[in-house]
Formats: sequence, C-alpha cells, structure tokens
Amino acid sequence: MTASSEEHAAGAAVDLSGAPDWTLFDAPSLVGDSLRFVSGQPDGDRFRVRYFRDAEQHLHARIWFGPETEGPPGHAHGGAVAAVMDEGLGLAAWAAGYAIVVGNLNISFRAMLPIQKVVTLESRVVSVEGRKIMVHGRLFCGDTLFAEGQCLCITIKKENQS
Ligand SMILES: CCCCCCCCCCCCCCCC(=O)SCCNC(=O)CCNC(=O)[C@H](O)C(C)(C)COP(=O)(O)OP(=O)(O)OC[C@H]1O[C@@H](n2cnc3c(N)ncnc32)[C@H](O)[C@@H]1OP(=O)(O)O
Repeated sequence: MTASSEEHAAGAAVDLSGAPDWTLFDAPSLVGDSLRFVSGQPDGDRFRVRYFRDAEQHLHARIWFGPETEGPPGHAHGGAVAAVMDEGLGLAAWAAGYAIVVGNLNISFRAMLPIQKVVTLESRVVSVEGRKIMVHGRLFCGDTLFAEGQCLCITIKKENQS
C-alpha cells in the first residue's frame, strides 16, 4: 500500500506543525498533567496532539490518531474522537480564562476518520452566560469534515477548585 503524505506508520515521525499564523500553546503550563488521557503520550501509538492559538487567540490542535484509537477497521473509534473533542473544547475554555469542567458535549460524527492521519481541531468560544461557556469545534482535514461538536462548559464553583 502506498501511504499518502498524511498517513504515518506507528513509531514514525508525525508532522504536527501548525498553520503559519498559529503559535504553539503550552497546555501543561496552564492545566498541569490534567491532559494525560489524550495528550500524555506525545510519541505513543494512541494520540499525538499539539495545541496552538491563532492570531485571534482561538485554540486549535493538530492531532494524529494512532493505531490504538481504532474502532471500525482502519478508522478511529467514536470514543476516541469524543475524547479529543472533550479535551480540546474544554481546554479552549480554560485557554480563554475560564476554570471549567464539561457539562454537556454534543458530537455529530460526519465521516469516518482514517487512523494514522493528522487532522485539525478548530475551536471557538461562542458565548458566555454566567457560569456557562459554549465552545464549538470541528475536526477536519482539507475539505473533509469528520466531526463537529458543541461543548457546554460550566465554571467550577470556588469551593471545588483545588
Ligand atoms: C477540579 C478543579 C481542578 C481542575 C484542574 C485542571 C483541569 C484542567 C482541564 C483541562 C481541560 C478540560 C478537558 C476535559 C474536560 C472534562 O472532561 S471535565 C470531566 C467531565 N465532566 C465532568 O465530570 C463534570 C461532571 N458534572 C459536574 O461536576 C457538575 O454537574 C457541574 C457541571 C460542575 C455543574 O454542577 P454545579 O456546579 O452544581 O452547577 P449547576 O448549578 O448544576 O449548573 C450551573 C448551570 O449550568 C447548567 N448546566 C449544568 N450542567 C448542564 C448540562 N449538562 N446541560 C445543560 N446545562 C447544564 C445548569 O442548568 C445551570 O444553569 P443556570 O441555572 O445557571 O442557568
């Protein structure tokens, strides 16, 4: 099989570089080790993730879905896609200055996502009403939309913050 330029064998280097106007976002310095489930193995066979901000401070990510994210043969498990959306959209609210947990995450799976492929997660904080922060996101590569999500984040009550 001939691999396209966006497909990578497990263990091989993966190009997670961002768009020209993006700057690298240091997620651990903001939220510590809280992102281990998705981002904890930058050289592993599950996810490899790199976060960025664009010029308007919106959070985005390049994500490689490794062989350990497989669900349907050759494609990512829906839960793997959901985990990426949960982390990425929740982190977008943190990056915008809100200490939150995710209260509701609504995902539409639009196309099967081939594993061992680098895709992009784009996010936008679309509204802030009291403790409710709504973040929208889409996971895509080129013209192919794999998933889109609406994530309701709720700021953590002071007494629950540690
Ligand atoms: C721990 C601190 C250290 C953190 C250290 C760093 C962490 C760094 C993370 C980095 C990035 C994150 C990435 C992963 C993000 C996750 O995965 S978080 C884990 C998954 N989420 C959870 O476990 C959340 C579980 N749920 C809860 O804890 C509670 O239900 C909540 C969400 C905190 C809300 O409870 P509450 O504080 O008692 O608030 P409550 O009064 O019920 O609701 C407040 C408002 O939100 C609305 N609301 C609440 N839930 C919902 C819902 N599901 N649907 C619709 N509306 C809702 C209510 O209707 C209410 O609206 P208003 O009446 O004010 O208009």
